[in-house]
Amino acid sequence: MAAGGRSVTPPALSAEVRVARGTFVVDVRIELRRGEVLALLGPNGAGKSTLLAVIAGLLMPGAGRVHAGGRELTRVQAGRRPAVHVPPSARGIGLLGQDPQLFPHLTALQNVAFGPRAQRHPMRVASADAAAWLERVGLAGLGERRPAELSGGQQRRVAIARALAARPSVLLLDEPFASLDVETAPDIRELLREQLRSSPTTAIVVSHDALDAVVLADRTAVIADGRIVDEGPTARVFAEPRDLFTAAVAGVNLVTGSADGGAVVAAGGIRFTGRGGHRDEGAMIRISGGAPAAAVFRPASVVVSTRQPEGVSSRNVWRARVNGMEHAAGGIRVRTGPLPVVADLMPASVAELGLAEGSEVWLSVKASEVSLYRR
Ligand SMILES: Nc1ncnc2c1ncn2[C@@H]1O[C@H](COP(=O)(O)OP(=O)(O)OP(=O)(O)O)[C@@H](O)[C@H]1O
Repeated sequence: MAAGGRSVTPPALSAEVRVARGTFVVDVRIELRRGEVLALLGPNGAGKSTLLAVIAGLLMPGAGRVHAGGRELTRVQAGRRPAVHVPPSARGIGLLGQDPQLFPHLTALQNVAFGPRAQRHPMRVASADAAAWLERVGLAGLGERRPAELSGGQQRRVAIARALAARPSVLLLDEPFASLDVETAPDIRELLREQLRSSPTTAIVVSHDALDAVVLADRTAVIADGRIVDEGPTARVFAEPRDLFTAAVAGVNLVTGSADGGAVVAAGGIRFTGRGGHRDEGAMIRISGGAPAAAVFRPASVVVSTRQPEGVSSRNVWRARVNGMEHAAGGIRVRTGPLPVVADLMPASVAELGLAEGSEVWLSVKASEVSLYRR
């Protein structure tokens, strides 16, 4: 009972996990409400799959506990034998791993019908259900093929259909769109969104892609080096990224520093003025005394010049060096340092400025295009 006498709904899924893999340690705690979708983003090797493996019961943590649907599934104290360990097949948790892991001897239809059959639906009903799922994932007519007769992307779609057809109360999806081509991925992403929205399924979607989080998830957690470094409503996480990885996947520049008189002072004494963040548009951050703060702005807002810009008091201006260039949507992304900032330019501008790796440049960004916030 909560204070005030109202009962508190327990989370549909909670996990508190500490697990070492060699010298790497994952130490995280997560909670999801019933029907909630959490995006778990993070760079390669951050510990995302490890966390899913513990929740699914495939990996025993060194210490921790996992609860789902009111049941205790894992409980182990450091240095002790596990007190509780429900085997993966009895957890009611669906895991769609990076490898589709279809049953090789079963047809696509039989693979998808496996979940409904295991739930004792009659063969006829399970097959009709499986055929409908295969149609939804764009594989109508391929139900009789075995996995070896399907492409990697088609196998992935069968695996998605199989995961959804089993209607698990908790679904763990490890990079579900990774091996799908760019034409198929949006359709399958949309299908997954509809299914997750219209069902009480609680889900974790592991991804490197901001689009997956934005389309699918109410909440986003960012994991780096085995720890959750940011967590919150998906819109907030991308509007106010707290670490460089999140900023990069959100497609924005993040400059961290300390607050000073309504501005953010970054390394090298570079001063950023801007708007006070999305919650109080227009207001400067009224923090001083060196509190940690950050400035966020889009790569397309950064103006690159070879001479010092003049008459730009409303702009933040600093000197930089071009560290590299790469393709970006509709143009060229110029990476600069020592303050890590990227600028998106049209190819003609890059040519006109004569930019190359090592070029010394001036960067500027209008204060009205910079958001400042506390960290
Ligand atoms: N079986 C293993 N034995 C030892 N170390 C492992 C094992 N599996 C994973 N690791 C290490 O644990 C760390 C976390 O791996 P994990 O697969 O959880 O990361 P991830 O965030 O899912 O990465 P990716 O995005 O590349 O899939 C990595 O440093 C990895 O090298």
